[in-house]
Amino acid sequence: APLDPQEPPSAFSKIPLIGHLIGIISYRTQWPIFTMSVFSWRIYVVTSPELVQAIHRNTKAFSFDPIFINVSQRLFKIDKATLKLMMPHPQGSPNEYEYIHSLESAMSSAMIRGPNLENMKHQALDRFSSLLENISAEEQSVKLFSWIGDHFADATATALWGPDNPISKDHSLIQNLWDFQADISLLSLAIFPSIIARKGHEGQQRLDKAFQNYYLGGHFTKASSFIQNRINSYLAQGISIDRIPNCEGAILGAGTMNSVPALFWLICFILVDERLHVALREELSSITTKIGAQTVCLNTSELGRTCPLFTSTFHEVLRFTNAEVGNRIVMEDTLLEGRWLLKKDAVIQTPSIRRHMSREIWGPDFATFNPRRFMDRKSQPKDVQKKQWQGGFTPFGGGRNFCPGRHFATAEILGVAAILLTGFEFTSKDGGVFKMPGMCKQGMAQQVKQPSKDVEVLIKRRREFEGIKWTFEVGPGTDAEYLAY
Ligand code: HEM
Repeated sequence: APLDPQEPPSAFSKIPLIGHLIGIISYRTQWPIFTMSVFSWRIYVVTSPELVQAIHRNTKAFSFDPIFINVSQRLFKIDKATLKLMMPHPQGSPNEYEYIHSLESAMSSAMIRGPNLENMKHQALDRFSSLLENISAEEQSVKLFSWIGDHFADATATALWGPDNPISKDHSLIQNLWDFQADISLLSLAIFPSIIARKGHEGQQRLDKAFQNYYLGGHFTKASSFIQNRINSYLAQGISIDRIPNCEGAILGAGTMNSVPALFWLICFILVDERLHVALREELSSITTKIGAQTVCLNTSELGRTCPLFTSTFHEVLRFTNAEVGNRIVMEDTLLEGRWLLKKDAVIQTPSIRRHMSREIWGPDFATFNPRRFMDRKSQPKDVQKKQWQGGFTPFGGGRNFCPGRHFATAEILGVAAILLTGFEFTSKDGGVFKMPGMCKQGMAQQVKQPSKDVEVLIKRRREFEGIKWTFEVGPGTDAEYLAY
């Protein structure tokens, strides 16, 4: 159908465009929002921070729920009774999408700042540091991305599902997780998954089986509140333990697929910049205390205050490497900000790259990696601060679907990076200076870009940390590290 004059102006394209391509096209227009017609579909691409905020605010008119249902149906084996619960209740009922919204609030309430979050932080850091026990002062070679990823997956599974989680018991499941993630776009087509995405399909099946055994065996008594709340949400809706939908692999995926590359890039951006590396070691030494001969305590409780450069470097890494696309469906014809008509059933995309890499928002050095950028934020004029924080920087999305794991991800990534930078040395395998690995454009299902290939490094424990046990203080965290202004 032709565009209504009130709809956002049209931008080319007859072919399906995904992920980074939409981001790139959005650079070619000065419009705050434009329309792309792809076959008979409409996609509205939003470029302005103000309109992104308006989209996030109006959770009734612009919803992720239909996408959630569609993807879940394709990706997971969900029994008929559960599917019925998941489907929207008749219009006009108090909560059309009760199943989804109950799960969402179960997750986000367990992840707000407080004792539950601190407990998860503790579990993750204790586990990650215990996995480093075999790294001695003798150099050994590792592939950095997969090395970080494997340890991180185990630590994250421990924090979420507790010490009896299936991943810590069987590390071969970690490769299954990576295979599943790599094939997730193909798998969500739901066409002969065992043929078109054999590895991913097998990976998903092994993960499903392992988590099924975990639930049936009742191993969740020491799981986090995040998992306990999810279980309670299922039970409250009449889904018994033996019928919990087989999407736990996807939850572990959500907990690792962005955090692992974010941690990897944080380490890389620090290793390539010797002065930054030295400055951060200095900063981190202020939160590192030796207790007796055998223990080192890392106080990660207020990193935004105690380690502002470290925190700022992490946020700049997110600005630089995050390419979240943000999808919503228009639920009813809606006039956005009294100006733009958005038609029912169209898709809305809010590519973060357009705003994270914007001259108007970040100034002339927008394309330079500046680890101090987020430290200097408060010295910026008020209107610049407003632009940057109100819709200009959205690595964790926003609105109803604002990433529930954002506090945990921040705490876990900063905590693990603090251990690695304080206690270990990383050098290039060939003995030269550490070179920045290439970055992939963007995966469909990921929000943080992956490296184009892994990098081999030599790792060794620093002499003064030989035979040391790490302990952690994990307080509530500060607004500065959690980007809560
Ligand atoms: C650096 C790490 C992470 C980044 C950049 C990230 C980013 C995001 C983004 C952009 C969204 C979509 C928001 C939207 O549509 O508006 C999202 C959703 C989600 N994230 Fe994260 N995330 C990270 C880590 C985590 C962790 C550690 C967990 C869990 C342990 C997690 C669990 C989830 C879940 C369950 C959703 C779906 C929420 C919903 O549909 O309501 N994420 N994340």
